[in-house]
Amino acid sequence: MTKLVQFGVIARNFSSSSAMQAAIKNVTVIGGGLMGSGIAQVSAQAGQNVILVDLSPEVLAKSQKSIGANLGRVAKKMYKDKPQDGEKFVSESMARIKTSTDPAEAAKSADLVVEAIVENMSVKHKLFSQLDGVAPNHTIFASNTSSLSINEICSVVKRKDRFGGLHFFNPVPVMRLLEVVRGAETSDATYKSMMEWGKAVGKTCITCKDTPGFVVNRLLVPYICEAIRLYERGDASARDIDTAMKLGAGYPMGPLELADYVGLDTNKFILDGWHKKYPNQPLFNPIPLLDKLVAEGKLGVKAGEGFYKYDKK
Ligand SMILES: CCCCCCCCCCCCCC(=O)CC(=O)SCCNC(=O)CCNC(=O)[C@H](O)C(C)(C)COP(=O)(O)OP(=O)(O)OC[C@H]1O[C@@H](n2cnc3c(N)ncnc32)[C@H](O)[C@@H]1OP(=O)(O)O
Ligand SMILES: NC(=O)C1=CN([C@@H]2O[C@H](COP(=O)(O)OP(=O)(O)OC[C@H]3O[C@@H](n4cnc5c(N)ncnc54)[C@H](O)[C@@H]3O)[C@@H](O)[C@H]2O)C=CC1
Repeated sequence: MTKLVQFGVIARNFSSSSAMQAAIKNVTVIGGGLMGSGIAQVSAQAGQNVILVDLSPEVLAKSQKSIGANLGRVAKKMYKDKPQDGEKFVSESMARIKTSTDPAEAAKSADLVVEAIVENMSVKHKLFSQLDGVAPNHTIFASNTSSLSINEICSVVKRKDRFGGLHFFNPVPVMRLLEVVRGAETSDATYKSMMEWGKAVGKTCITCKDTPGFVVNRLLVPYICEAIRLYERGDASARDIDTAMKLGAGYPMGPLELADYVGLDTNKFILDGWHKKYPNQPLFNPIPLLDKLVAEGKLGVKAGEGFYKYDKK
């Protein structure tokens, strides 16, 4: 069942693409990590011209490798009986992705910039104020932030009407949802373009106001926090907590597996930010065990260890 659904999602990512008809054809994705590489992949699969940007050439090399492998997984299912067509699909999609270590240069040819860099307001501000000065007038800016306010992120740019949130889910090629977030000044035209683009890259779009965590993370963060606290208190083992939520609630991953998958550093950025903003909300109080794991560099799957141990890729 799961497999069929996932195959369907991937097929839709490609076949419904119609990116050729969409107004947005040139996308610059800034941040080549977990999320940026997935956003670049689904955009290229849908026929968009993509520039993937990261400050680190090593990250870009790693991203290209993982995008190639993930496109291969997609092609294997889509072109099960036509391996040559599958190879063509992979090579044509890969050819649409250029890489760069210069965000300003890469923004100059963009219809849409999707930012997926570290979850830190001042770093995002620095990036967007730089880009606002160089990107063409028509370029729409979007942030993939998990937890920060879109209004606050866009406070540094002049084009507030051409700014919004495009919140993807991890792993991007598989997860079907895109949260499209309207800031206080997002224009109707920008909102419409973002919705159309989301559909063109194969996602089901929902709309949310600029509220903390939008829909999914407003529900997911307290859930994961409570799971960590349960484990920290010694009420149940990590494995049993995860098994309970998979078998008892039907979730594909348990909460601690999911926290490792998302990255414990990202989790901590979110929790610390919300605690600072809402100091009287006990759900967002710091979790000593999370702070300890992050301080030890145990950031989850990407670091080889978090709540669990993993083979390093
Ligand atoms: C810790 C502190 C707490 C404080 C605060 C906590 C905050 C936390 C909130 C979140 C923070 C930020 C996150 C965010 O903003 C929003 C999110 O993204 S939340 C995460 C949402 N994602 C999920 O919930 C994932 C749930 N898991 C799954 O759906 C599956 O487990 C998964 C698809 C990941 C893997 O499936 P599984 O069957 O286990 O493994 P397989 O490897 O066999 O994959 C299945 C299937 O899918 C294909 N596939 C997998 N990955 C990719 C890929 N990247 N590209 C292409 N294809 C992929 C794979 O090939 C398999 O296909 P088959 O045909 O079945 O072989
Ligand atoms: N990890 C997850 O499951 C999800 C994360 N997000 C959000 O997406 C964003 C990115 O998260 P991840 O991909 O997980 O992080 P990541 O740590 O995997 O990747 C971030 C990348 O941005 C690069 N970077 C940092 N500053 C930069 C700059 N100024 N210019 C260019 N590149 C820069 C870093 O080198 C790094 O490779 C965050 O805002 C996060 O909250 C959203 C949905 C899910």
